[in-house]
Amino acid sequence: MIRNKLVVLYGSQTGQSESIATDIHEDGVFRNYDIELFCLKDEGKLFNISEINCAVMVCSTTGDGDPPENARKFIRNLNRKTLPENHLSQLNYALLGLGDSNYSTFCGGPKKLEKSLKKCGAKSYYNSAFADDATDMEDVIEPWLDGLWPAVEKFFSNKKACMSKNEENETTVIESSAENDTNSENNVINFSGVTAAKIQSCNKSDAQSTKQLNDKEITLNSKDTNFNINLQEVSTKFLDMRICSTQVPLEQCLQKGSDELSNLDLSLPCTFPIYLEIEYLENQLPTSGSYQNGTKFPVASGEIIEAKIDNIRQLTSDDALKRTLEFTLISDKMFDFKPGDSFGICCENEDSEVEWLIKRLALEKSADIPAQLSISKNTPKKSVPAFIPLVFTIRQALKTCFEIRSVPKKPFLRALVECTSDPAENRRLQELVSKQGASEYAQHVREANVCILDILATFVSCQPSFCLLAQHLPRLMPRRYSIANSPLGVSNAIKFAFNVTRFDSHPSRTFTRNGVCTGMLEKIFDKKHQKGLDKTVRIFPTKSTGFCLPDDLSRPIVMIGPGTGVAPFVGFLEHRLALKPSGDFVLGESWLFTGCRHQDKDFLYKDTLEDFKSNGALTHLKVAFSRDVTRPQPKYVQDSLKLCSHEMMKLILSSDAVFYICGDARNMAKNVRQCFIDMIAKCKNCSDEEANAGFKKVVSAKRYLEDIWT
Ligand SMILES: Cc1cc2nc3c(=O)[nH]c(=O)nc-3n(C[C@H](O)[C@H](O)[C@H](O)COP(=O)(O)O)c2cc1C
Repeated sequence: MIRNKLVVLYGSQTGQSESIATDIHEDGVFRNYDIELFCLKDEGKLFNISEINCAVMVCSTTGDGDPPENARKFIRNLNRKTLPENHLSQLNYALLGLGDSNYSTFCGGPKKLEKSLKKCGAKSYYNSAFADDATDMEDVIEPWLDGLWPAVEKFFSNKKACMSKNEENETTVIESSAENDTNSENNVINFSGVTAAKIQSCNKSDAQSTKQLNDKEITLNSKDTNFNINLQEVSTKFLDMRICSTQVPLEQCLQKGSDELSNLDLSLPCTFPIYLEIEYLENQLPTSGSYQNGTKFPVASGEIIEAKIDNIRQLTSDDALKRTLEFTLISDKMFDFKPGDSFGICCENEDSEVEWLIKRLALEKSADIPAQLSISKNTPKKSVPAFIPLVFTIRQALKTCFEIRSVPKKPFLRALVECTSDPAENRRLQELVSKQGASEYAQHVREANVCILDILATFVSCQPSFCLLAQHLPRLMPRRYSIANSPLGVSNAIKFAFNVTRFDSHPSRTFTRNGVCTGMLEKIFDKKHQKGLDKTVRIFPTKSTGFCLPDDLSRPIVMIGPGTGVAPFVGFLEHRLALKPSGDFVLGESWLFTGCRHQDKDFLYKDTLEDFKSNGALTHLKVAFSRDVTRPQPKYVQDSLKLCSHEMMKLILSSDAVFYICGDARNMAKNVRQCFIDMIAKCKNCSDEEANAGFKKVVSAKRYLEDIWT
């Protein structure tokens, strides 16, 4: 039976699409749609695609232009030759694709999905959009989401009209919102002249939020010594400032917008009721043991284990621009791994930030009392977020469950409007979430990378409840690192190396910051002499991406990994060395191209790599120094590659060598890819297009493998 309901489907590798799909589902619930949410992998078990009439799909890309693992079977099934033609002609879909143009095949996953859907006769009722991690995803996602609900509304109203005329199959494609014509006065959105939906600046929770406002008073001391922030100062400092000049510091703009914007009537998105309620359980103990209630991460391929920190060392000199640390973790329960695999680290927010937030939310008295969340009566929402332990304390939840450093999305800011008592602050928050203030939100919130801490430090009369935060803050996600050793060394140990991430200060941000995970690890390093190494870290194995040594170790390998991109190759070489004496085979030749700024400051694993060269695990070691006056050339790995272009071309064109690239996606991986295409064009004396086609063949043969990050 074809069901007359809306179904949200996702295919997600690392959780982004899943989270967007979950938000869409939640939004749909509050808009009173009969709506369900499923992962594409559950087709045939929890839902049947041939029974769905109207779907919203969110799908990402992984590997080299591949669909996420949990979407592959679904797509394979759509492509079965035995399927009758047009067997999904009842299906109408809206598709949001996620990808990253730093990879050679942008949005390959959702594009393959769409091709398969179309082949089966499914029709699109709203233009597909493809968001790019390399630029700013929200630039695409936000307008697409803005146009989605009117499109869904129109689909269902058309369908109703068609059904009464007995024309069930008719569908209309609605252009995404760039082409929408909005009449802000009466909040009616027109699509191609058709009145599609009334979007009202609505607030479904007036009673609740007013209560919330009255319930709370700001009890913070104006001076917070932990952070040296004078909140009152922060609130008033920028009140009279104006923007719209690049010379004006950006901080003026988070709190105070342009004159033009301050005079406009604003169209605001809907706000939804707070559906979580908290109950304190004085006599109970918080659920102990499992991190985030044991809820599995999308990237995990096994359980979380607690590993002891066995050793930490700094790989860079003290005067290097970046600090690189290497950790060695051990555990009796260490998971199986191969060289080239990565693993996840469960993060914790910084104590001082959690403490600040508790004070700012006026929760000092309740932060350590065991508590339980439940769903308010009369809301359509069904469950509390699964990653919050059943019995928890607010301090524990803020430390381990929520991403308190994430950029607040507009629905979050919209909800904060309702608990901001100062009229000027309230108006400014409204501006930032309004349609008219979209560019100011982009500039002063998203691009400035502000988080809830900055918002609460700037808008001092904003007093949200913990439940509001719990509803809007995303789950604290793990960070992934490449393993830098072989299991054939010490099998219960893993090593990894990372740069401590430091964010440049920004006038919109009150809080200076390091990366959540690297900051957490650096703190452990800094305290290691005081406390010894009694610390543990929660880790888990992640799904393999195929970035591993060939089974046949006689195949030549070329490894390209500047900076911390060298880490998995240390594992590769350790593995080759361990296998060398026992094998009745000859190790294939191996090349390593790495690089750093200065040979005596940040040449990572210098001695280890030179040892690999002398003991035969590594045949050629090529190092580029980008800022070393004593070694001016080659500067970058691609310069080293060009110097070896003859050998590289022999390996890529007339051998079965495997090429591995690890490290920065934005510049390095792109440049290295281009360098190979240029070298092929030169060597074969062919056009760029032909060289590109030749290069793509190497990629499809899985002989050019990337493990890159932005
Ligand atoms: C290992 C890996 C490989 C990726 N490969 C591609 C790719 O080939 N093409 C692309 O457009 N994006 C690629 N991406 C980017 C992801 O699609 C993008 O980050 C997306 O937001 C992830 O969404 P998800 O968390 O739902 O999987 C890749 C990301 C990772 C981590």
